[in-house]
Amino acid sequence: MPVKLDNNYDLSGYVIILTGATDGIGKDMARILAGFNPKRLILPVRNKEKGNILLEYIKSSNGHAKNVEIWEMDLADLQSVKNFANKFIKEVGELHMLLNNAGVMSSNQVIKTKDNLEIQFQVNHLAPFLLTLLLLDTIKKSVSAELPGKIAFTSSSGHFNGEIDFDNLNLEKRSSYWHPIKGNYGNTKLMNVIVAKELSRIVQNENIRTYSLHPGIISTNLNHMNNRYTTYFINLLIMMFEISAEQGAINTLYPVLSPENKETGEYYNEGIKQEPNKIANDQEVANKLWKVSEQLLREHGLI
Ligand SMILES: NC(=O)c1ccc[n+]([C@@H]2O[C@H](COP(=O)([O-])OP(=O)(O)OC[C@H]3O[C@@H](n4cnc5c(N)ncnc54)[C@H](O)[C@@H]3O)[C@@H](O)[C@H]2O)c1
Repeated sequence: MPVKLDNNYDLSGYVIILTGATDGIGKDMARILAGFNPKRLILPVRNKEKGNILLEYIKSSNGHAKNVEIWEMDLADLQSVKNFANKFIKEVGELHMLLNNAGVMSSNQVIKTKDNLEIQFQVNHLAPFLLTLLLLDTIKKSVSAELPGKIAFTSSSGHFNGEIDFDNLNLEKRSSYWHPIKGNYGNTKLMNVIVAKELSRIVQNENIRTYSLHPGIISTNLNHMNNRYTTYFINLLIMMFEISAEQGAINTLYPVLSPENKETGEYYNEGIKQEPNKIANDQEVANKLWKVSEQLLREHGLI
């Protein structure tokens, strides 16, 4: 049975940031969240025009767009993430829910970002990690037992195929990049699970809960960078397991919004808690990933 959301969540005290809201699962997440009347729902997007279309979509779907704001941020540009965080801290200054949902999949080609990092490593892991670090103090001072903070990472069941090779985070050494799910996508989705878990340990005394989430298999734009072989494989998965984008959004929001769920640091498969890849339980890997990620951000002058 698919999980369901109650109709009566009260988000009126919540300032929320949701990334990746212009398309796919994020678009429905934004619409659903807006319907629960949050204090402010801030949607950072790359393309403001697409952001305005999103705003119209939310308005026409449920008429609840008055507290929804479109801001700009490109996760493939780390300075843009820092600029967004600085502006947010200055102009808003409170945050209760950070939903790191944006993601990319590039299984057949190595695409480098402006920061000269492999695109999946940056967009799926390093940039949301940076955003989370930059906003953590703001979250800490905004939350309370009555209004607990929530930090979520949209991961994937593809994380089960992931590994953490510290000598090849940027895919510089791999000679064959081709694999539908064993490439850096699965690795970076495993990083999401590790970061959510490690973060839960770091903020354990702070009224903040963390989550990593597999939404289900949904036909979205995610596949657009892949070649036709990978597309064929992914279409097969979609044919076998597809759920709607709306159900994907519900699966992603359910563990985060449900007041009865007091767990933190856990991985959820379509809304239900599941034991993740056992690499996610390796404290040494978690410590090293955290350190290496911070070091990279330091080298880029961002923290
Ligand atoms: N679709 C699936 O079957 C599936 C399965 C498991 C996990 N996921 C995860 O769900 C999340 C959402 O994916 P989706 O399926 O909705 O894909 P999608 O491609 O339809 O949407 C991705 C969103 O991320 C945004 N994004 C991409 N690059 C960005 C950048 N550089 N800066 C800012 N935003 C950027 C896009 O604009 C878009 O809004 C991803 O993290 C993905 O890994 C999807």
